[in-house]
Amino acid sequence: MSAIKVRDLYKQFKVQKNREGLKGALQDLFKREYRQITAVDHISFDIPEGEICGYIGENGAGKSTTIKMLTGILVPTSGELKVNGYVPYKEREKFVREIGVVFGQRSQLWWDIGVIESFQLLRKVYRVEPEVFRPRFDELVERLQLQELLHRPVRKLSLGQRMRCELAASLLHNPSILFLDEPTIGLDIVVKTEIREFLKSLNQRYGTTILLTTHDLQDIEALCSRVIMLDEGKIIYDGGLEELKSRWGQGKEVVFRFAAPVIIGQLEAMTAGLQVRWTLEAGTIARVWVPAETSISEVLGRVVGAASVEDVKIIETETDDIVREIYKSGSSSAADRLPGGGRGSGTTTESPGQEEEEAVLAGGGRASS
Ligand SMILES: Nc1ncnc2c1ncn2[C@@H]1O[C@H](COP(=O)(O)OP(=O)(O)OP(=O)(O)O)[C@@H](O)[C@H]1O
Repeated sequence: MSAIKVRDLYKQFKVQKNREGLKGALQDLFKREYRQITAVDHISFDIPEGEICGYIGENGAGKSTTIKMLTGILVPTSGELKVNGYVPYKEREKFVREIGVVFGQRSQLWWDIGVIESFQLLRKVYRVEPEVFRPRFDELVERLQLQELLHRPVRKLSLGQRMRCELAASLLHNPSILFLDEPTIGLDIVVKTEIREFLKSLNQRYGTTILLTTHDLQDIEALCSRVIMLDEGKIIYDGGLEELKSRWGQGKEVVFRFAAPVIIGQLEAMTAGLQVRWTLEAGTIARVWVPAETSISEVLGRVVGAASVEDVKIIETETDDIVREIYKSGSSSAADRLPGGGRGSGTTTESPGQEEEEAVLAGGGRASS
């Protein structure tokens, strides 16, 4: 069954134009001008129960707007969406008890009270019975190592400590779907790794469906079997991470350390007929560039069969490079499809219209600094 079902989802924001200069400001006072911004542009996808899906794209691609619609914070302009069978913005009270949300840039905890008090308040917001809450709370405290933090006010926590508490807060009511918007932003590598490990085990243990937006491709590599990539509000890729790499990756580099010095001519003879490019680094170390259309195992087989090899290292294509390539091609084709695009240009500045004010799901809802 699909945990998340999205059909032709579309979101436009009405933003006020601010004209330049004093004259412009005076004109704005009497006659406001608005323009429309397309943030999410007719997207469709299904996420089955238990999947961890990465939702990625450049700044302004429409990721957060999608998450906000999926969690009932924003109402779509048009299109259909169902999360756990609910239409999020219509059935919020029941719906929020089945989902967990973490916005890396915003806290759902109350800033000035102890973490444990925030957790108790959330228990009431989500109407979790004490006997159900207690074992869940104990488990999260143990697995996220929160013992030392429980009685500290949230404002006194480091970013990494706060993020561990945010994760626990989002899971206290045992939701079957977890939305994470930049959960590792600003964290050091140790905390990032801990959080990734925790999410992986959560998914394995409880089958929690996770939709994750991130700019950190290590998050995607560590967690996601599937990636949805947005560009200017449109989906430009939806598929497996490996497929993404093989489809867009231009090739791989292999480094060999031979037992005895080699020369370029010798290496080229080994791979005669294959489309590869050799470079000799030192007497015994050589690199070969293998384009995506050439079989890497064929290259390895030939070299290992013809010379004595002491070490082989395959250098993976950086996911960042792949994504950059896709952005480039995605942006150009999107621009072709949409002359003038859904984005604004010119000298006016923009501010959100009043009607786009967002609600908060629960908690302090305080933006972090
Ligand atoms: N409340 C709002 N009012 C008006 N425009 C908005 C509002 N929220 C987002 N936008 C615009 O919609 C577009 C998509 O924004 P969104 O925040 O969804 O992108 P994003 O992919 O999450 O970007 P980032 O990675 O920077 O968080 C942007 O052009 C943004 O300026």
